Amino acid sequence: MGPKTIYDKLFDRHVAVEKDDDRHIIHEVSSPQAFAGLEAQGRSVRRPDLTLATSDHNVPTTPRPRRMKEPTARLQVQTLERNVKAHGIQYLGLNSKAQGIVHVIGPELGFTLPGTTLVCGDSHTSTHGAFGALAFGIGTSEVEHVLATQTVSTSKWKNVRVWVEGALCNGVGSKDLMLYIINKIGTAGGTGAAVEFAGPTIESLSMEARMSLCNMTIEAGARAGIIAPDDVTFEYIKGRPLAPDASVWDEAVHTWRRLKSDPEARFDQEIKIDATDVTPTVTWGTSPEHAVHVGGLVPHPESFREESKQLNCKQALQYMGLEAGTRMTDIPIDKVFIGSCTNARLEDLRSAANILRGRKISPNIKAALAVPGSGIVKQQAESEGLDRVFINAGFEWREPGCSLCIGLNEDQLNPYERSASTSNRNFENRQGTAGRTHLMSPAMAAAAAVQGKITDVRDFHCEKIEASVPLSYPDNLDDDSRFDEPEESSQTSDRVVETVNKVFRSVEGYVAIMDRANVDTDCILPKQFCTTIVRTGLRDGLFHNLRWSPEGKPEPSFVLNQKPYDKASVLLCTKPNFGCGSSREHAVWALVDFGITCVLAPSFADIFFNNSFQNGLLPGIVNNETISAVEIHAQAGRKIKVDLESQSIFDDNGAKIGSFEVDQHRKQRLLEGLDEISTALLLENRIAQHESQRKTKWPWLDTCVTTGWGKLLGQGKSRLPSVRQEPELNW
Ligand SMILES: CC(C)[C@H](C(=O)O)[C@@H](O)C(=O)O
Ligand code: SF4
Repeated sequence: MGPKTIYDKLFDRHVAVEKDDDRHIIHEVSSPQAFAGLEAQGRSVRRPDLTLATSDHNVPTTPRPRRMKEPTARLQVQTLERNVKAHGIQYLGLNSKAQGIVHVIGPELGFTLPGTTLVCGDSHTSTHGAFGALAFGIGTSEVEHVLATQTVSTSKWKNVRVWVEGALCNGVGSKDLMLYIINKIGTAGGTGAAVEFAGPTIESLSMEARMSLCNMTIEAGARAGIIAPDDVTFEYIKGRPLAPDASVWDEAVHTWRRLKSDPEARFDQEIKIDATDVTPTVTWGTSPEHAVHVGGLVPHPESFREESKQLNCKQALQYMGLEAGTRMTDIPIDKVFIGSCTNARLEDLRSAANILRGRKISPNIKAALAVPGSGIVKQQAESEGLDRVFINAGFEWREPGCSLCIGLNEDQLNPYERSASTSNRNFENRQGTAGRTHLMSPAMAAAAAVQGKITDVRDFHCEKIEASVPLSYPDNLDDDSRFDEPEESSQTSDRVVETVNKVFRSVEGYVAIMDRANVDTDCILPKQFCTTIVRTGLRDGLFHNLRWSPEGKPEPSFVLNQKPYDKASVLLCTKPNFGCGSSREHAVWALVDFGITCVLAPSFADIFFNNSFQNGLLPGIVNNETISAVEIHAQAGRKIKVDLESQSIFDDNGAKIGSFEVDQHRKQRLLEGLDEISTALLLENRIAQHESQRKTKWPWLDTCVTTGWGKLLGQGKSRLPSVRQEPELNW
């Protein structure tokens, strides 16, 4: 046994049959089809006690209405409520004061712990890695797998370490650091890897800053971000409602302290960052890697060496309505959003409030939203008077939820509006059709609100006011009064059994070409189509914003609107990193629903790649030679045949024109259409044995959740410990 990285250790301690899972968080968008699948097979949730649910993505952030207006979003929330009730899962719904964004509530309740595995049908699950947990986003099929088996099937990833040294300058925070890192390594830089953040700078960061950093590792394409737990971590966790209590605390900390990479451990890649080089950083384009120093200029396409990046830059400038060479600080802003799972925690709100105190937002700003990440964050911010600071400056102070980060509710950008946003994705149409997003830190967004344009926060003089009020926990956590009773609806098919085709052997048909790098899942299927509880009916949503004009007319220049490609069954993406961003399996369902069962590309983002195999869609990895050969046939409107068994591509005369790569294990699964859940369930004895061993080894793991909820729900007033003062333990 040689030296190991923290990721190796986390991986090894969780291998049961495939990979056991300690914690599972679910939300309304990625879980309905998973529960429907489970029920269709007559299966139950294996560990409801280790599952936590909330509604966050599509909920209104205006004062909570009794009834959500938008019917499909309402049905999603109602479906989750029905499912949690049926399976006995703890749910923080719209009426709960502890409701909030999945990645905010997990850590703040102490549900997220070092050494655990934690999964969620959401790409930003990487956030929880800040605690030394192995936390990663999964698709809906995998959510079903976890619900049924409390295991998840995963291969071993690469080890990458980002080592950060030097002090961050005034006005620079972990958001700037992460945008800087993504700009350096690119949105595919971490593909297939667990990225460990280490070094003196990381050790000096607060837990909230560490969470923002790990949150955005998915934007660098990584499967997970990890930070070794230390005293900062333990102090944050101690006394949280679902954390180990005093009787097992020392034992837990003793175990957690060993969770770090051995000094001699080898990494597949090491990246060194000097934190003193990092300045306030802002994005100019449509990918998180399109980031630049706030004092910099919008880049020229020619400044990129690679041809795919030049093209990407041109497309981004056009979408963003920006001229190369424009000073970043000359870019006017229409709307400001301080929120999301990246930057809607207390420290984020405090740092924005420090800028806003005694100032007003510019009259140019059409709307400025402050959306706390959870009810607990909101209540604490209010007790510190931060709500007054935001409101006096001209901000709207909202209820918790994902809000303008994804625009699944009414919080959206109108076409061509430009936002200063503390969220994590600046993809085309992300915050609203034709909306333009500039990502930045909370302090920078506040400064942009005041100036009405992108501004260097360091030009602002402000007094940093430290929080003095201890964190308090809301009364009446129990969410007994459910949001609304499910009603009869046209989309009642959560009861309908949808058969998922898991088999792929070969496909014959026309090939549509896409000439874009980093095609994200927001582009493949925009968010408005994700408020569904079924897997079908998504074909019209496929590439919606490229395919249809704002008036709903087909865009004649888009390939899927041209004959014969409107009948394409293969998509050839000539540039890398297809399917990056969100974990929405809806993107794969939309492709399949359209009739595309094979995507060929030089590389794929990991979660999309996994989701494809779950739905009988082949993601074939092709080299330049094969791309050119397939392109010729595609352009000539000739059919090709993609054959999985031989990993070959043939023309319409049966002559081989290329080949593709595919992992052998997954290939077999596709050829046979294996139901992985049944296979895993056959190993019940091993799963049970592993669970019982774990109980003996880490006695706090399961019990702290059960007793924690028991205490919380049975107890009237409880208090969260202060992160700055001695924790109070009277929950
Ligand atoms: C809806 C959900 C599946 C998605 C994700 O995985 O990230 C969302 O949170 C997002 O940010 O796009
Ligand atoms: S990225 Fe946005 S939409 Fe996704 S979980 Fe975070 S806040 Fe919600």
